Amino acid sequence: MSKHHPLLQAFGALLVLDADSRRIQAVSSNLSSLLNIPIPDVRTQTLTSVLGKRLSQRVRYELQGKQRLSGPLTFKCPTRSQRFQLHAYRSGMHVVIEIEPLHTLGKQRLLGTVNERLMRLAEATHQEELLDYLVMAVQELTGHDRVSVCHFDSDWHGLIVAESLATGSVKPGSVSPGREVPLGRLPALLGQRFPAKDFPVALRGAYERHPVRLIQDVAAPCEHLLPRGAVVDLSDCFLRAPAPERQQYLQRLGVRGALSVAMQGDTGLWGLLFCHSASAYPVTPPVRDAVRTLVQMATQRLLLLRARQEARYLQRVQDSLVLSSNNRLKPQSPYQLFTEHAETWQSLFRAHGVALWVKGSVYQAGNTPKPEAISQLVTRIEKAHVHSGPWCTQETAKEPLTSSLGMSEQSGVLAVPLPTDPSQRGWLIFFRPEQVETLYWAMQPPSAPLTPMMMLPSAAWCEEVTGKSEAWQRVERLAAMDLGEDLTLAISAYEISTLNMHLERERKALADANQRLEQLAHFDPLTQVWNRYRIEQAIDAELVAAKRYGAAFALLLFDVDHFKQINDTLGHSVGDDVLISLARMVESSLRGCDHLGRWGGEEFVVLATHSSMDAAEGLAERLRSLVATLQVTGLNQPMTVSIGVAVWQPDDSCKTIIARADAAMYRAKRNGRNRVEIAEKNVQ
Ligand SMILES: Nc1nc2c(ncn2[C@@H]2O[C@H](COP(=O)(O)OP(=O)(O)OP(=O)(O)O)[C@@H](O)[C@H]2O)c(=O)[nH]1
Repeated sequence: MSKHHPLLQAFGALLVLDADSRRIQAVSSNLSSLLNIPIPDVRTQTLTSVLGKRLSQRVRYELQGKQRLSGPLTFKCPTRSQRFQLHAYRSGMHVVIEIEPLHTLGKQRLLGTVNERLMRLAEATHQEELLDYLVMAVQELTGHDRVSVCHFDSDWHGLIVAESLATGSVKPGSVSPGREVPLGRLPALLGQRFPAKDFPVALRGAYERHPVRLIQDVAAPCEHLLPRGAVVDLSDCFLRAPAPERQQYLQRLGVRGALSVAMQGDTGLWGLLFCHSASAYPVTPPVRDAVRTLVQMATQRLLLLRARQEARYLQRVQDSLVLSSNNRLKPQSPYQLFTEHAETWQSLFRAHGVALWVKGSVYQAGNTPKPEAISQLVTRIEKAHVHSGPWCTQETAKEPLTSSLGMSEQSGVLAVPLPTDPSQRGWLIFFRPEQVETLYWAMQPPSAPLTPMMMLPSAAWCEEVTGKSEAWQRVERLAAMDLGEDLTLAISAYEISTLNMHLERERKALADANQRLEQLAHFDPLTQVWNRYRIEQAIDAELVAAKRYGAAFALLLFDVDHFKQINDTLGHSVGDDVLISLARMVESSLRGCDHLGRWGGEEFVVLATHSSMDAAEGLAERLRSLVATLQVTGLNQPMTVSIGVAVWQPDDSCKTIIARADAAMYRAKRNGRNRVEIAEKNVQ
């Protein structure tokens, strides 16, 4: 409808005033007859001269600083014993006043009826029950031939989800007692669809701004504004005449009287309530307002019921989450997670199959495509769908990403990314089968050409929709996100625990290797006493301490006598045993602060800390006689050692003190073996 459409429906009259609500700028051509007052020259009139002083003042007072009156005003026309209802609002630089005749008859009863209906609506626990009751209550209230609720899907196609048809001439609660309702004059529309093009954006926008639209008679001649040519925006006006295309549309539907009320959802129009009559059908302002109240209440209740249902569903999904279950302390592998939860996930997401793709491994349950197809799908989605939300389709055969993947048994796919590893996300994928659906289009379907047959309002077109699965609901996609996040955390927890296990194993292996290395670096592999490198380190440390604190120490270098003979006669392994037994015996007889090391071959060194010459000689003698008592299996002769003893001198180095001990030891050999010799202070 044009913004400045000057035509008005004749069931009320209209006044256009200046911004001060004083001077009249235009009136509808029927104002004079409706109020029964002569209005000779519109331009010379004021609001006071038409509505009287008191009412005009009240309108001005209540409209001060406001866009519209907070509620309708009623007044009695002085020239007729008729009551009227008045609406006033600002439109641009004008104030518009709409006046409708009021039938107070039955008002009390109407209030009671509406209250009772409101209470029943507030008690409804299911959407169907609520909408069935709403259409029935509205039908009883207005008496229209057909009252229907049309719900919009995500493509703005409308589906008639509830309907009440007139079944009797006069019903209890009807506000039009005695009026004969023409039965069966309009066909039932329940279950039928209206294409989105029947509800263009402009029409939906108009419903969002002005939820109530009353057309008492589509075919009635229209009133116009006087003086002709007045330019006023009447798009907010109850009385504005329907646009020609709307008129034609209603006529094609066989509708002559119509009242429609928007059902405003939280994210746009949820739907519309239509009251249709095959003949012209007056609706009084109180009834119209009552219908609006009922629809508003029902819509609120509907949203509440839906929110509750969604909350219950989300709670069920929450309860199924891995991390909220008892297993959260024990990380599970993706395979374990999948086998444990796949069945629950399928039922929560009404899927006939589910697959989990993690790092190239595919786990499947129920009816799913082949693993190769799933892997290919993942590669394609990964490329095409970079954001973090789920990806879904209802029509795999038509969707470019899936059409060539051979998913004949899966029409619906909902894929949830699992960013366990940002470079290669995992995917949880649900599959739904085809759901063949028969759509009944009330007029012609959006795709089909218009045929003459379709012009008949009663002929519903039947269209079979194939290749589509049930739609993935918004709440299901939200729940899928929750599940995806949970699964990502669970899989990451498992990966971290596996990594930790590997790390712990490797740490232990490293510690063992270090220990082995330390053993090799510092110990003689045969006798397990310190090796030459380690004993030299110890001598160096002792030299430093001796120099700093003057703490003398002694070095005993000893060599097994005639060891070659033992080897030659009894074999090397007995020789080895002798060396092992000797080292063990000597080591166990030393003080804790003394150390034994193998110097090489059958030569050993004892580092005796805090030792004087006498003490060192005494130790050497003790060791010499102890060794003579050593028993080794296979050795049937006593074994002896020759020992050279050197005590630290202030100018000693490791090399010199060893050399002195060595010289003493060779002296002991020369002097007959099995004896102790003390080193000279200086070695030449
Ligand atoms: N079984 C065994 N023999 C070793 C080992 N290291 C050195 N020998 C042997 O020890 C023998 C040392 O012989 P010699 O240096 O001639 O000295 P000896 O026979 O003990 O004679 P004196 O020292 O003069 O009493 C050699 O035959 C070496 O091969 C070892 O780890 N195991």
